[in-house]
Amino acid sequence: MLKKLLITRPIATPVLEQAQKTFDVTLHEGGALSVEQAALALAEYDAILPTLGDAFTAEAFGGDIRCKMIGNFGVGYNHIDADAAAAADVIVSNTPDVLTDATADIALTLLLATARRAGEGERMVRSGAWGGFDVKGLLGTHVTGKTLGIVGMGRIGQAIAERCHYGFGMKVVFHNRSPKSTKVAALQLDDLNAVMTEADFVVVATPGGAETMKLIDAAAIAAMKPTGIFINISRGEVVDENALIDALEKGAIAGAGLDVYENEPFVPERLRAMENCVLLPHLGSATQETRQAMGQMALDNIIVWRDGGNPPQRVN
Ligand SMILES: O=CC(=O)O
Repeated sequence: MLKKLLITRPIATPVLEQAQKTFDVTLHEGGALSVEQAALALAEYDAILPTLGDAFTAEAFGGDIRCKMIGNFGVGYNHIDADAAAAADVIVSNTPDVLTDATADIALTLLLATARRAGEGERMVRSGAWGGFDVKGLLGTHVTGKTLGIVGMGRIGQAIAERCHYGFGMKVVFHNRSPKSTKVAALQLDDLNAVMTEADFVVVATPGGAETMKLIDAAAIAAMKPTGIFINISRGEVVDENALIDALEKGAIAGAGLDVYENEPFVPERLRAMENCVLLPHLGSATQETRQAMGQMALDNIIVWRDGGNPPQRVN
């Protein structure tokens, strides 16, 4: 008998077809799973391939559990309580590495778009308000030679540092919980707020979850230069979103480029109203190649589990 696998979103067709040949697949097409739906899924399926937004909280693991394997689609798994899963004998895996380049590229997209006011310019052209080449219009800030501050120097942080250092001659300072040696010349500072103070551009690239919840608080934002630009490509919950909005409204910092939000897909109106913010809909890993590779990696981990092995990207 084939094992029962729930896939919670439509994934790349070749991966879905392989899954359908290997498992008794149910494809959930109704969007993110609520806690109740996650609990039902844990009771009904042998394995689950979920993603961001599916609420596998401690509460979801509180009832009857048939599931033995959750192969998460995504490197971040803060939507899954991995400790509660382990206590319930459920293995959790994720999809690191395959999305490093795509996510670093989105950080660069936001960095350049905020520095060079590309969002404002694009809106001006589309609205028909552009009056021609303007010597003093929409002047942004230079990126080349500036200082980049990275919060969280994991795989993605390092890929961002390399792009900025080799591509734009930027000086790199960073904060990381543990000591980190990097391929690119970069200075680790123990004090988070020292990174915030020194950087012209701050990029947040930490994992989400309890340990980094609101790591970037009002004091950290207040430490930034008034000309500083803040970029977040990690998880919205790492930042005190209200404090960030207050700082932007007061002009305490110059701009923000965000790919993630505290309560996705909700994006506060105050943020949407600001011209100096570039706002993307969580596109970090959104290339065809990357999303297919993520699906494949999630499925491969589930297949290893089905065959009695230890999934290579196991996180709990
Ligand atoms: O944000 C996307 C991911 O964690 O893979």
